[in-house]
Amino acid sequence: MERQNIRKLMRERRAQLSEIEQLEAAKKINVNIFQHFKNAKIRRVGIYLSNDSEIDTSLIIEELWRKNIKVYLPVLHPFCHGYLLFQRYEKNSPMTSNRYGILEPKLNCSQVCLVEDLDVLCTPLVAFDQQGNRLGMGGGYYDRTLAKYYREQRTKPEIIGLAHDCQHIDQLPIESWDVPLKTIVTPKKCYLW
Ligand SMILES: Nc1nc2c(c(=O)[nH]1)N(C=O)[C@@H](CNc1ccc(C(=O)N[C@@H](CCC(=O)O)C(=O)O)cc1)CN2
Ligand SMILES: Nc1ncnc2c1ncn2[C@@H]1O[C@H](COP(=O)(O)OP(=O)(O)OP(=O)(O)O)[C@@H](O)[C@H]1O
Repeated sequence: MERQNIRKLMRERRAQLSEIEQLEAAKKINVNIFQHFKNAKIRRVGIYLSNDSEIDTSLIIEELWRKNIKVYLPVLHPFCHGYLLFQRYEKNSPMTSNRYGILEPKLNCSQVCLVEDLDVLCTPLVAFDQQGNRLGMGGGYYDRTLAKYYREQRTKPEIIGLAHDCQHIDQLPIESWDVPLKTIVTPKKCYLW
């Protein structure tokens, strides 16, 4: 199947989850992600605000704030088209809607964190496969932004895909620019490669 068809199918699949299923999934992934962090010293986490029936990250964000871990959200880069910046997100951060209708912090350069200074970066995804390959919304934003870190085989940040279990498929057709994930956390499981 073509990537575009898989994207459509998997977006439809997660869109069919009921409100109750979404809530249960959010509670379970929250437990699994903090179980995965266990005693690791984590100071800064990049994550995203859920959109398009993605697994709800709000419980995770609340818990990070409660633990005094700094939270960063993706902001579409104003000049480098197709790239993301990660900006601090606090309860009272001024927000704006981006071109996809997703809320992001209003750009403030003093609050931007370099990707290599994040301890963990949780990425959204539309589908993942048995090998940890990831398919996103099709903008190439994460692949572009993370290409350099992948090429240099950096260990920081730890990149963790967050997904519903129904986003798992056997095999994705991969492209040269795809950045495979070493960790994917779902409500049921923590996949490690
Ligand atoms: N919650 C969340 N935030 C995110 C992302 C994401 O996937 N999820 N992104 C991850 O990169 C970036 C934004 N990228 C996006 C790229 C495309 C569309 C989108 O909705 N595109 C088309 C449909 C795509 C298709 O079917 O081919 C649309 O406008 O309907 C949304 C976000 C940054 N923030
Ligand atoms: N490292 C890169 N350098 C240049 N172009 C890239 C890079 N990564 C991806 N792209 C381009 O981005 C477009 C979308 O890629 P792809 O379909 O893999 O996105 P995606 O993984 O679904 O999205 P995302 O990473 O935002 O979640 C492709 O046309 C591809 O050429």
